[in-house]
Amino acid sequence: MNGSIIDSPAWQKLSLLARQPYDLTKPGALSADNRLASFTATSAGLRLLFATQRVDGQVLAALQHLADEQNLIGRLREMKAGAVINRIVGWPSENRQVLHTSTRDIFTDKPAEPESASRARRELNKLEQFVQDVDSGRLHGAGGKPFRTMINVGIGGSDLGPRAVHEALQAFYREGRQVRFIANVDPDDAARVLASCDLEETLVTIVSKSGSTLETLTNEALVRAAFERAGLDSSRHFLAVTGIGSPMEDPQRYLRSFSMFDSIGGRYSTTSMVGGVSLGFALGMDQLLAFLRGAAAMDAAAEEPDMYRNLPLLLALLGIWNRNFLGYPTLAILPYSQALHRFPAHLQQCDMESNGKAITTDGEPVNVATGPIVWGEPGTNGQHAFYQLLHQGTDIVPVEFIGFLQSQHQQDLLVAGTTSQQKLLANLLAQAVALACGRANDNPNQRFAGNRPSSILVGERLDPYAMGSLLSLYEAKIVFQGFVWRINSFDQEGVQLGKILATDLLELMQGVDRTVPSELSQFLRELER
Ligand SMILES: O=P(O)(O)OC[C@H]1O[C@H](O)[C@H](O)[C@@H](O)[C@@H]1O
Repeated sequence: MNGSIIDSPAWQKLSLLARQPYDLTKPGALSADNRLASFTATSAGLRLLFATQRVDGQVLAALQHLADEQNLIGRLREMKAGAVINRIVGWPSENRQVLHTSTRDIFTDKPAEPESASRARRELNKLEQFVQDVDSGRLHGAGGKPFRTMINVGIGGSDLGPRAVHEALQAFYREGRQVRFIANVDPDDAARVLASCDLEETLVTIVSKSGSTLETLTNEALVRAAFERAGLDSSRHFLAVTGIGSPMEDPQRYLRSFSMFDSIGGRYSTTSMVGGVSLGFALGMDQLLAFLRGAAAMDAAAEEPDMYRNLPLLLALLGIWNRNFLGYPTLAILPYSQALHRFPAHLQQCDMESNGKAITTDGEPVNVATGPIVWGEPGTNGQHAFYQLLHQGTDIVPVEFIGFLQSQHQQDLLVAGTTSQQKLLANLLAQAVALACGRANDNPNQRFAGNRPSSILVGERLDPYAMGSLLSLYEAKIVFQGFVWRINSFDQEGVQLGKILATDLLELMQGVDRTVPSELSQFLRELER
């Protein structure tokens, strides 16, 4: 890949087209030329309605051309086959493969990277045995009680993705099972969870790829102390999910240990044992496999060259259009599904830790804007919180709505002539149209400028398959965008400096006699004054 992306013919064409983007506010803008029906695409059970984006046929053709000329599909296939793409040429870097898709590439006899796929299958077999041992009572609490609760102790990718999926799929939990999460080093996070658990029937899964994360090791010690205080041998209640060779690889301390691998980044690890152990415990293996099947189906769709058959590619390209050509710095992910209330938080890590970069894979400064600021909350709640800014603020925020035609629990009621699910979906559609079309008014304070772009991702019902499909969709979208920006979406050097300075402060607090940056010691004195 040579030269800068801005020199590419497709990029040049898009720059020209961006001078006069499609006007969503003109009369009939959404219904012209069968737009609402033709600006839709489907992959792996999910459908994208994107007529409310500021695109037309020419822009879409140029976006497809960008994907083709940048060989995005080819580069994704190389990634899945094991290319070492987590690297910065000419500088020390992780130099790793990127193989998170192999954790669900287990339903074919021709996986893209056979060795990694067989490792994934081995871990799943281990997990299946573990779940059977718990279900049968062969494994039980030190006091003899069956295990009914699991506490996941981890942070970042060892918490956000698993937590988002658990919150999304609680409706599918097995009878009597519950999973709780401890992530923050704030002692109240652990205290709150521990107070709600009967430790005699509780498993604790310590999740850390590196096996050295301060918050996770601290919380492990804190939770183990709670078990000891309760007179319970913690080694009979604790599981480990960690990288090969990590400090946590110690069979004496854990009832079972599951492996994850360097080629799987933390923020892309939900379909590995990082999410698998707690999901297998809570959902059972059949539903965990349905989750993996959904992810595998979207992984396959992500290899389709035609963006109308490839939702991850299409969503990635629409995001490039809004970010790089219409110039919008943020992106709101607004799920009209309360069960997805932690999904935006997972995407904050997956997107912003992947694409919050300013150096290309050649070690040169980028010359285009890269990852957007990702945020979001469920609708309809957000409508009563921040939609004022979305409609009438000075900054335009592109929106990705997510909705489902059916509720999970199927407990609904006709009130004033409509069901709650109908009310939910009516609000979703109304918001997309209001943002796009706006509304004129002589009263400037009641005027809606419109031309605020959005897409709507819709599925039948949020079940494990759909959740897997949705998770994979966004992982691939983020990867495609990083390919276009020619950055390394798979390392995270930006989180290191804060950790180093925190370690300096902790040593100061312990009275360790060492030189630290004077501003740190002055700041600490000020804080403790
Ligand atoms: O799983 P661990 O090794 O404990 O790492 C947990 C988290 O630590 C850091 O914050 C990294 O930036 C994240 O990508 C990672 O998920």
